[in-house]
Amino acid sequence: MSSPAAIALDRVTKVYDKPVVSDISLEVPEGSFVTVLGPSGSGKSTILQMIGGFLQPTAGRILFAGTDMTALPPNKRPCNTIFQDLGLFPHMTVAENVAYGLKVRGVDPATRRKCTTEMLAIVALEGYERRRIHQLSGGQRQRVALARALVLDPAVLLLDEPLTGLDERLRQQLRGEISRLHRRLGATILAVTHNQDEALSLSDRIIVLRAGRIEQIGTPREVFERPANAFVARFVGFDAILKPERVDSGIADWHARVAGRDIRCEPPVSRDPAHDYVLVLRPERIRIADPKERSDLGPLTVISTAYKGRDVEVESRLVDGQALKFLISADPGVAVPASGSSIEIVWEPMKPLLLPDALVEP
Ligand SMILES: Nc1ncnc2c1ncn2[C@@H]1O[C@H](COP(=O)(O)OP(=O)(O)OP(=O)(O)O)[C@@H](O)[C@H]1O
Repeated sequence: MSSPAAIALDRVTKVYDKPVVSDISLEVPEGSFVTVLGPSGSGKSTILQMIGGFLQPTAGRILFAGTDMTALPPNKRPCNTIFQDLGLFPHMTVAENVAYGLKVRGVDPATRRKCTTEMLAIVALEGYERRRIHQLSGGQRQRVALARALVLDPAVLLLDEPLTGLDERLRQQLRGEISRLHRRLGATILAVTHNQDEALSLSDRIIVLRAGRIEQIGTPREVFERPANAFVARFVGFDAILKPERVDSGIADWHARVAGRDIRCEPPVSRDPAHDYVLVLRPERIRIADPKERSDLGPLTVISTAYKGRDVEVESRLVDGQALKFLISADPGVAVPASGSSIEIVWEPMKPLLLPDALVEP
């Protein structure tokens, strides 16, 4: 028999004046890195706080390694939480912050010093022992918070938006460090974030959350390449979305009719004919057709263009009035179409995904 999951949520609900987490069941396998990804207000922090024991669920159970710990306080649970504000003690030095938990546990001073030194080396902060917290950069503070949690050797580490508020270079550096720490220490990590890049690069498994409900659970590749519905698709960058007049199912390809053209699509994962479907595409996979090329969609009118650094965003409209945004290269060799001009586009060899429409807020 396989060992029980490090963390399991069994039909967990949290209600304030309305439900903010609704009937959620999930498992975090031992040693894995799982990320809960969702927009602001979708219930990510609430889930993390219920797992950490800082909030009590209205209904459902929270289990650690198969044992129900729903009623236990935070300090009785085999996990450690790093909150968004990190919660470091500003009046203590780096070493005192890291050693604090060991002191509370009654560990002797010599062992405390040894463990603290080792952990500071792991997070690349040797030589910073005597610094005060206000003398550190944002990234260094994050690493102190990690060291302080990891020195207690928790079976499970909970991270609330671990890289929020850091600049892009630091994010990338810390992302790598967290990933290395995870591999080296073998701890189970559950992180919550609204940042898709973070979820993509760190996790073994992603749980996409929307308004307190799970929309999809899968590997980063599954979620980013085969989103379950239009909500997940938009969240992971399939921003070019079209509504078909009609959808015809086939054995291999499905066809969708948009503005009078039949479009070959990837068949949907769930073939429920009761769904309303939308076509989704990654905006960077679309390009303007050469005059001799057969286009993949009917003619479009350019509404406006906006320079975005690496790309130019083109806002256009189909003959049926639908809007379509896509990106073309900002390379000087690529012509930017004039507003009001008529263009044709291609996306082949990629085919649009046909997904259940779930853009309406629940
Ligand atoms: N104490 C509370 N009383 C009432 N509603 C609350 C309370 N705490 C949170 N909420 C509501 O619960 C919902 C989920 O909040 P939560 O903080 O879990 O979201 P989140 O996904 O972590 O958001 P963010 O990414 O912005 O941190 C929000 O609509 C929030 O307003």
